[in-house]
Amino acid sequence: MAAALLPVAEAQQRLFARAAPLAEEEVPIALAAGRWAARDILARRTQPASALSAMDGYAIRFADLPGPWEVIGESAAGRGFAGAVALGQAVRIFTGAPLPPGADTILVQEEAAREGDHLALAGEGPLRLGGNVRARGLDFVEGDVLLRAGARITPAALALAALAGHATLPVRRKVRVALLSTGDELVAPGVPLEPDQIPETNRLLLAAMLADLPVELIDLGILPDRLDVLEAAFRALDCDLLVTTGGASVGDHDLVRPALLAAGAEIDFWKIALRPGKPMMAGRLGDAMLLGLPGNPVSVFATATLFVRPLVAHLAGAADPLPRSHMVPLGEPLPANGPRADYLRAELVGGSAFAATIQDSSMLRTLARATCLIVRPAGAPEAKTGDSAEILDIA
Ligand SMILES: Nc1nc2c(c(=O)[nH]1)N[C@H]1C(S)=C(S)[C@@H](COP(=O)(O)OP(=O)(O)OC[C@H]3O[C@@H](n4cnc5c(N)ncnc54)[C@H](O)[C@@H]3O)O[C@H]1N2
Ligand code: MOO
Repeated sequence: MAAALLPVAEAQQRLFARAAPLAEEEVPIALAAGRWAARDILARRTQPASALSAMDGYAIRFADLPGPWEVIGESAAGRGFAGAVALGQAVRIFTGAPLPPGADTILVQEEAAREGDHLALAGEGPLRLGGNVRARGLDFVEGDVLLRAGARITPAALALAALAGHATLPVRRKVRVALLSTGDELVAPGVPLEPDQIPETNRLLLAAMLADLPVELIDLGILPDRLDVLEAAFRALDCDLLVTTGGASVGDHDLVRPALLAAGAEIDFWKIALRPGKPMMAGRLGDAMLLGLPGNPVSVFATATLFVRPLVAHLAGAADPLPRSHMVPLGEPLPANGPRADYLRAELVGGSAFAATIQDSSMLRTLARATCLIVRPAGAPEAKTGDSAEILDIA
């Protein structure tokens, strides 16, 4: 009697519960892009540190409108005006330059007429006190929490942290991910093929799918369907996460599980209520987490989307490691689903999702065309055109 298949969400939570995020390290800020913050990141300074002009023009006192004014000096970014602005006075000012004491508003130069030191209004002028001025602390104030622990260090977050006075950032160390393919039929892409051989694609696919994550890849190559060879490779393992592909099912040549067990691994679970990707296994071998993915390339894509990438993100300290989904209308009806959650290769056309007609887990052409996966929960009833469906964007 077959064991019950594990629901996807439960499998994800079990994976996260099995492994704590990796150790913290402080890295130069330029190297922190794409990592996750290991601690809350606080502002070490106030931005702007003083009121600045948002435009090129003249710093004036709002109360002096409609002018005229005497121009008494200049304030440029990096070189503020030393004095103060008094009744009837103005200071030539440029974008990003400090607002001189006494001034409170910027008259943009397009609305000003200047002759020598004489300045007159030549347009509508600023409509409110503080117009075109960036107040002190507009962006943030010293001590503000700018990024929570577990937040991704996006390009914008990186620039923000630098502006907030950080030269280094606390992150989790990179995840050392070992990739290994199994199968006697597999040869490196481009190598002339004997009958019954095919080009190996799963490591390439996985490496590309991990390229935006903080990983150090360890390529363990293609191994044959031999218990002793696989076991020896597993015993010699030195990584945080081992990802194998192929040999995960129940055939006589599906040796990953027995080889892992022989090498001393604990298998936490095997077989998910998922299509494609059912035979995935997860466990631990010494200090390493392991994910044994099925061999079919589309199963690799699905399990990498749902488990490998999220586990890498979790190990790298992500508070929110799961892929983001959103709802779109279906472009066509879909039949009722069976007991496995189905991730259908689909295209978005005019905002609606259309599933490919043939959903075979070997078909890379269909996968390469797809721009999203439609999530069909286990046991979902028939769906009509226009019904709302959850999708994961993949392109
Ligand atoms: N009797 C049963 N048979 C199968 C079951 C089952 O439950 N009972 N499950 C099926 C499902 S679902 C899947 S998925 C596959 C997965 O099997 P394996 O993980 O053992 O995968 P392999 O047999 O090694 O390979 C499957 C397929 O993929 C090709 N492959 C494998 N590795 C690569 C690679 N690195 N690059 C490119 N292509 C690869 C391989 O040549 C096979 O064609 O099992 C079903 N069977
Ligand atoms: O679940 Mo398998 O991954 O469909 O082909």
